[in-house]
Amino acid sequence: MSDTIYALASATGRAGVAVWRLSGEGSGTALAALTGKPPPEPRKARRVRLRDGTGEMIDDGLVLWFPAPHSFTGEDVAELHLHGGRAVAAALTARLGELGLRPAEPGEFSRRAFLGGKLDLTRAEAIADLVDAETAAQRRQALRQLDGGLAGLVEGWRSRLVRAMAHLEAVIDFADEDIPDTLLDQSVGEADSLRAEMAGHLDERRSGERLRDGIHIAILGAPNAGKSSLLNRLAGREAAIVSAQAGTTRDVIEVHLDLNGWPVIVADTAGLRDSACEIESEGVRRAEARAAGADLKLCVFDGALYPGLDAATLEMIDDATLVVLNKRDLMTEEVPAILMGRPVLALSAKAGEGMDGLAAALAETVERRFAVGPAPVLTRERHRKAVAEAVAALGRFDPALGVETAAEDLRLAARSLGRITGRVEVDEILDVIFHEFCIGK
Ligand SMILES: Nc1nc2c(ncn2[C@@H]2O[C@H](COP(=O)(O)OP(=O)(O)OP(=O)(O)O)[C@@H](O)[C@H]2O)c(=O)[nH]1
Ligand SMILES: [K+]
Ligand SMILES: [Mg+2]
Repeated sequence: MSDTIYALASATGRAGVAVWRLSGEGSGTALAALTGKPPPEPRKARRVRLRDGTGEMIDDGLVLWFPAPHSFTGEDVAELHLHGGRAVAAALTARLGELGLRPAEPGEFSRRAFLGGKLDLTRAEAIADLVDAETAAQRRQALRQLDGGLAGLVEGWRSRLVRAMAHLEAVIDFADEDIPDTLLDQSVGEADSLRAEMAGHLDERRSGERLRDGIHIAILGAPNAGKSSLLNRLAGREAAIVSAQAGTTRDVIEVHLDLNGWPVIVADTAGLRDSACEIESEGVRRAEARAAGADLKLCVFDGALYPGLDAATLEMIDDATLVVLNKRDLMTEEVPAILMGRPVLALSAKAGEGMDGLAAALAETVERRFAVGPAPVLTRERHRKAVAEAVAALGRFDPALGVETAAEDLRLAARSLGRITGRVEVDEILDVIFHEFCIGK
């Protein structure tokens, strides 16, 4: 018998209502001991008084009873809706301890749900993502995954692989039996199309992961171009120090924004220049590292110096760059429409002019580059690695080089995919053989 665990399911601290969850075989006994009554009718709230071991009242609240297997974890689960006060929590946890329950480890309810076959790993991850979701787009993505979008996609691929494996195994194991010759061709065709489909999901921009973790935008430019002024405008607060002294910013300063539902992390960086100062040089090194790891770059030029353009900043421009010409208020020249083949956003960070245009351009760029359609996407590095492994295994697949090795490649591909949902490999191949071909006794 596994431990019976409990945890506060709602956030800690004072609250009108706090929800406690109990899971395990001892939940029903604990509930009865707390309430002095047998557990209520399943899934129906009942108002009760909860008491400690001496009969003193702990609280007056609602309890719900979810007997196994129809619960979140698949075990007996009880839910207590009590007042969210520290003294109530202290009295309840003391009593639960006396009754032999222990506090749950982080993620233990979901872990039990997974082990109990209630959730696959992608759905368990989706719960964590939904709890962490800060923007609407993140919430939608987590809900799609929780709904089984990703699990369905991966399981669909895997069951096709298992079928292809079964066809090959049939060729190997039952060579003397009556098996159609076309089986080998079928498995080759299926492996090819599966590989193409899976490779199509290995989106190099990692949109699903970006949406989960946030899109990294680096602000880059020469000292005094107005990078920190721009960051502060985007943040709507004085996040970074602004001064007329070149080389003000050294450390990378991050600001988290919600850009039309997209989680965005904007980083202000040190002005790019060769400096004799050790600290400033380190700042420039960090700026360059940020530039290299950024999903998008904002290259900022000092409009007061235009048509002069900083060479180090020009070098940073690529197709993931938005070009900003700052200090428009000081410009004497006409604003160019295009620089280095990129459209120019002219603005004044100091005066706050042209910021709407920048916000719109950023939102549009993020939407265009990272948009996640209704189709399920890979949302974690672990998913992407597993699919990449499966694609690699299918890339090696060639029955002409030996049916046994080819079968092994399919098996490796299926195992990689199985790791995504956490599905344990059972002997499904024989199942397919026996069910589809009726071979064997
Ligand atoms: N006139 C004008 N001045 C600006 C504008 N934006 C920034 N400045 C001024 O330019 C100077 C430098 O601004 P910062 O934001 O510190 O520039 P920075 O690029 O972060 O500079 P470093 O951190 O030193 O690399 C400050 O005096 C700002 O007030 C602008 O749009 N117009
Ligand atoms: K400065
Ligand atoms: Mg700065």
